[in-house]
Formats: sequence, structure tokens, C-alpha cells
Amino acid sequence: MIDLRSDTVTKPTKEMRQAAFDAIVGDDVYIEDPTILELEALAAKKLGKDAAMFVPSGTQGNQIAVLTHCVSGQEVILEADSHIYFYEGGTIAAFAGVQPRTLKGNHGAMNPLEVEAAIRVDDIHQPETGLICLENTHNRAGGAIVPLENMKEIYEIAKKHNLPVHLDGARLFNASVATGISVEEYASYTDTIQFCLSKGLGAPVGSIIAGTKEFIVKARKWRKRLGGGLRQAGIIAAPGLVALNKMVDRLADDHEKAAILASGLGSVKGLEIENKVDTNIVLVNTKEAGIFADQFIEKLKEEEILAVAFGPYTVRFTTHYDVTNQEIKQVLEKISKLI
Ligand SMILES: Cc1ncc(COP(=O)(O)O)c(CN[C@H](C(=O)O)[C@H](C)O)c1O
Repeated sequence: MIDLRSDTVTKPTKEMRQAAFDAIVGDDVYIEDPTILELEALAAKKLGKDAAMFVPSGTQGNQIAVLTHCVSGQEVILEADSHIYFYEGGTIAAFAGVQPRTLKGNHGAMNPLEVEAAIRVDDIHQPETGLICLENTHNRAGGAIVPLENMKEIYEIAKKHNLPVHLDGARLFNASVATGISVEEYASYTDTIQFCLSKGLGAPVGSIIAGTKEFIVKARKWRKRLGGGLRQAGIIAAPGLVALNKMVDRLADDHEKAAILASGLGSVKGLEIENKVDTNIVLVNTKEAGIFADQFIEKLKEEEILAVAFGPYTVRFTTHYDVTNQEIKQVLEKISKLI
């Protein structure tokens, strides 16, 4: 089976499994797991933030950020196809009691002027704006890299209005490897950030959230309230250390595989590449071929290829560590005969 559903499907490397076996552990509720503390310190350093905390998932990291930044009744400005809005079960409303104010971005980048116009004025009838959320790379925009300049402009507007900015940087390392801009520079235009160890970086579990020491103290309390107080979790943090230390630069391989896949699929009659393919995601439109995305996915499955539907005629293919160049070639050979 060639699994191109997501970079979340990556399995831990041998080195990660060994690191888990060898991990020195302690009780993380007492902030005593040395492996988690090492991972958190490394992550904070790489991001240029004062503190960081290991969380079991990117969703929990994002939700803890909203819970920590906002109070119930506030409004959060975020992109209309962002993961926090589109894929996190309405949790910002359910748990944080905040309402989303969505803006349609261009390849995932919100227009800074529209963001400023969406910030609420001091009026008894209106909610206050509590947070602005960004996403880089942007998943539903096809792993699009949001330009640093765009992040900078939005951040400056946020500061002018004394508002915090949270970055859903689940795939921020993909952006950094593709542009050569450091994650620290990206993170300098956001107050808090979440990034995934469990996607392209290949760790089996987990994400990091980072920000000021004060933010992390409050965020840790929210993680505990959500039942996320971890015990000897150095066992799952150890693979995260391997991911952060050894799996970043190779993301370029995933981008190369995506470029080869996009070039091949783009030459199949009836298929059209929807996105610019900045990183490891390829969005394919099947309308010209007269086949719905779900039907196409079923046909792919019969050929032992897995992908996901992103819309009625849009199929997402995501490259990652566990898919080889040879397998990408096999996918192209099979699909060219399929349509
Ligand atoms: C931008 C972004 N932020 C956050 C998350 C959530 O991370 P997890 O909760 O899955 O660890 C994801 C996962 N994305 C997953 C995927 O792409 O297959 C699915 C859609 O949830 C994400 O793409």
C-alpha cells in the first residue's frame, strides 16, 4: 500500500524506537521528566521563545493556545480554511467559548488590511477580538507557504491593537526548509506557536507549543484541565528529540517527491494540479476527468494507493519520509493507466 493520505502516517524510525527504549523518564506532572524537559528546551531555543511545552497532538496544542489567550465571549480572527476552524471539531467554541471570525485567504495568507478591518471596536454591542491565528504552511491551501512579509504585517497590526498572535505551525519546518528562512524568524512574528513532531518530522506522537514563560505556565494548567497531564512520557518525547535533531533537513526530499508527483499528475489528461506545490502537498482536481474525488480515491485504493478528498473534485496527496521516489514513480505509472 502506498500511503499518501497524510504526513501523519509516518512510522517512527529505528533510531526513534531505540531512543524511546533508552529514554530517562520522570513524572511530567511534577515537571520532572528529563527527556521531555530536554525536548522542550531544544524546541524553545530553535524557535527563539522563552519556554515550550510538549503536547500529545497539534489539535490540543492549538486549543490550549486559544484557551490560554482568550476569555469566553471573545472573537478569534482566522483564515476560513484554517485547521483550527475547519478540522478541530468546533472546539474553540465548545471549550474556549469564543466565536471564529473567518477571512478568506489567498493561498492561505489573510489580507492584513482585512485583518485590521475585522478587529472589533470598543462597542457594548460587539465582542472583543481576543486573538489572531495564522497557519504556515497552510494545509488546505495545499501546503502553501505564507510569506514572511505577510506574517510581519499582520503581527504589526496585532501589536498596534495590543492583540496576541498564535501560529499553527504544524508544518512550519517544511516552510523553513523550502525558503531557507529560519523557524526562529517565522516565530518572531507570532506570540505563540504550535508545531508538529508527528508529521513530516516523523515522530510517532506529539507537538510543541511555545511562547513566554508566563504563557506556558498558564498553558500547562489548561493541558492538565484537558487531562493532558503526562507522566513518564519521555518515552514518546525521545522520538521527538530525534525528529527535531535529525529529520528537519530531509523535508526537502518530501518537497522533491511532491514536485515529481505534481509534474507527472499534471500531464495526465483530465487531471489538473490546483496548488503551487510549495512543499509536500499536491492537490489534484478531477473534474475534467469526469470523476468525483471520492470515486477517484476508490479507484486508487484498488491500485493500493491511498489519498484523501479535500473537496468534491479535489484529491490531496501528501508526501513524507515513508514514501520512496520509486513508489512515486509507481503511483504515476498506475494513475496514467487509470484515467
Ligand atoms: C495545519 C494543521 N494544524 C494542526 C493539525 C492537527 O494536528 P494533530 O492534532 O493531527 O496532531 C493538522 C493535522 N492535519 C491532518 C492532516 O493534514 O492529515 C488532519 C487534516 O487533521 C494540520 O494539518
